[in-house]
Amino acid sequence: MSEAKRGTPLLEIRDLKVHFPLPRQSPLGPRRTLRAVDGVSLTLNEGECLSIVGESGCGKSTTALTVMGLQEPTSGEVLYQGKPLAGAGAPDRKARARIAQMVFQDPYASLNPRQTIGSTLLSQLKLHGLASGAEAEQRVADMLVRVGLAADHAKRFPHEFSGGQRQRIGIARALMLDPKILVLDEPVSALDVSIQAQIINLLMELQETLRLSYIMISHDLSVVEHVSDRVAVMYFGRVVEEGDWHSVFTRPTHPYTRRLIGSVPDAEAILSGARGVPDGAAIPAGRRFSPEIDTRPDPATLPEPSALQAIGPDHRVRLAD
Ligand SMILES: Nc1ncnc2c1ncn2[C@@H]1O[C@H](COP(=O)(O)OP(=O)(O)OP(=O)(O)O)[C@@H](O)[C@H]1O
Repeated sequence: MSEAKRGTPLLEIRDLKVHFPLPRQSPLGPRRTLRAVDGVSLTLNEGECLSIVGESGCGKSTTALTVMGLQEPTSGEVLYQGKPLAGAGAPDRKARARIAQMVFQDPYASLNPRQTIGSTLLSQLKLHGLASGAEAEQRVADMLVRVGLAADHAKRFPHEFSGGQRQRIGIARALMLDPKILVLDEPVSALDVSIQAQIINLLMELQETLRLSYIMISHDLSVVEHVSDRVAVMYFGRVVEEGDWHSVFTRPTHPYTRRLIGSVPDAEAILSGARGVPDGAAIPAGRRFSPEIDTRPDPATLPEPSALQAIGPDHRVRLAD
């Protein structure tokens, strides 16, 4: 992304740790903890998309859930506009819901099958006392149109929609409270490739018009390439490399980032620098990161996380470990 587009820091994650106690019978021995997130520091700037990538179990979701207030941090800070968003001093659930919302991989699983789409969206407004009666119904209708559906879809039930339409509903629901941040957890991985492009373009258009900031979790290089401004590579709970996506992906420096990109067939051909997807085009399929999964190191032998070192204008890497 150009320097000109980059906004001011909106969300700052500082030295975040989320450690889970391991069961007594764990191979790592009793009284050990699993360091799901282990000293993560990241900044999300206003209006940008920061993608978090890394193999399964590296701590992407735990980081995202902590930002959403759905997971208590062991230590560290998550600050929104300089004030706590998670952990001690965080606002209550309702206030947080108006700052950050989540879009899930499988919207169907998170939609109540017995509720019409209209009442699902209305319940958000009612719960927060934001609108009622005809005004609330109008806001629901406007939102459905905004995400590419029709106002009268409000009367239908989740099973009456296709996968892509359901994801549009998931996005509509996330936007009802006018949040500033969306956490996108693999937002298109459950969709056909032809539909993926439409949802990606919708997300990018909404980002621009509503000045949203995104944190996206993805296992797909093509998706990350099309949507991200910046990228963070996580490995066993730590960020090993982060910065401008183009710099990180075309000059991967940490051995793990190299492995991750090396695991995608034709990665070099994909890294064209294009943002968005032309209408009617599909996101190339089969571009998922698929590194061999490493064995989690024994936390007792891990050194404390070292600081990232700048190797470019917006490119930092962990050199020591
Ligand atoms: N509530 C929990 N209790 C114990 N361990 C947990 C808990 N939540 C996550 N973990 C563990 O923390 C580690 C990180 O999990 P996390 O879901 O954050 O990884 P991830 O990178 O999002 O993986 P994936 O890509 O598969 O979703 C994993 O080893 C996971 O088993």
